[in-house]
Amino acid sequence: MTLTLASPSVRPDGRTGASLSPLGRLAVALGLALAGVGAEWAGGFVPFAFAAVLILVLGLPHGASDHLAALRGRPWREAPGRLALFLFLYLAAVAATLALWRVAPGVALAAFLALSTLHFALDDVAAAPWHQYVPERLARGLMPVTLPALLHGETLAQLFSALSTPEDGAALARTAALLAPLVLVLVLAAALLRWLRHEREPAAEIALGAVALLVFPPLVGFALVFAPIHSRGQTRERMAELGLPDLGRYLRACAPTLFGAALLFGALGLLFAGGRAPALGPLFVGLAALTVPHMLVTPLFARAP
Ligand SMILES: CC1=C(/C=C/C(C)=C/C=C/C(C)=C/C=O)C(C)(C)CCC1
Repeated sequence: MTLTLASPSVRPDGRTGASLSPLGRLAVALGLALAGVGAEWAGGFVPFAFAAVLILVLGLPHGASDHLAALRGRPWREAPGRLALFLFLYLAAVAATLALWRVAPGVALAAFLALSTLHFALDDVAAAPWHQYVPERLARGLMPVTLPALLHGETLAQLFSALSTPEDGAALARTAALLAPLVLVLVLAAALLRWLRHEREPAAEIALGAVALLVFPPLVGFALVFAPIHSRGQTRERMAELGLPDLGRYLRACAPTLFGAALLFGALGLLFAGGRAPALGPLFVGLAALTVPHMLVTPLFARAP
């Protein structure tokens, strides 16, 4: 996903440049936050639908190019073996995640949250060596899974329980609540350090992201951070890596994966609309399982020669 159609550029600190002005980005963020307020106000199924649409429409495209990243820009005909191995490992990781979730849902959810923390910490401060910006990496990694516990502990525990067991869900939500004050300190330190370096945009991004995660209920807060920060940044980096300078070309290159995803989620949408919705727990587990190879398998191929 990206909020702009202009070509990406890579800044000296390794992050892709935003072609929207900082004020433009702020306006988009405020617009999304207002839409989130509207969704909360409407109540019922609307906040869930808002989070789902934001995560899928704006979030999906950054993972849709995993196979292209694994091929490192080469046409698949030049490296069919590499593509086959990648797809095999990708599907094996999905299957292993689903199997673990079946036998030990609490362990699977805890591992998924830990892996996601690492993923956000490594990717959301792009390209700088991993040991730079350590407080910021910890803050960005831990924010999405801990801050909702401060003001929405009960909802978070319910969501975690739906994905595991009531005991494991409650224990994970308590762990998140224990870590949250420390994460808030890290957020303040990270935003302040960026501000002192006159890097106002990342400072605002961290601070506003933390506010969204504190104020909104967990799913809406997560969608508001995941889509415009993680997904947007990663899509722009992929565009730069693959030499696809505009969003239209990038989306065309990912068309087969996006088409498959559209079919899958369109079918799920129809099931929901027809009142034959699959239980949310298994649906979330399926989505989580799809992100595991994105976090574990793609980096192996995308970084190797
Ligand atoms: C399970 C769960 C949560 C965490 C979701 C995470 C951590 C998703 C990670 C996605 C990734 C890493 C995508 C990669 O592209 C919330 C929203 C805190 C609360 C509701 C239940």
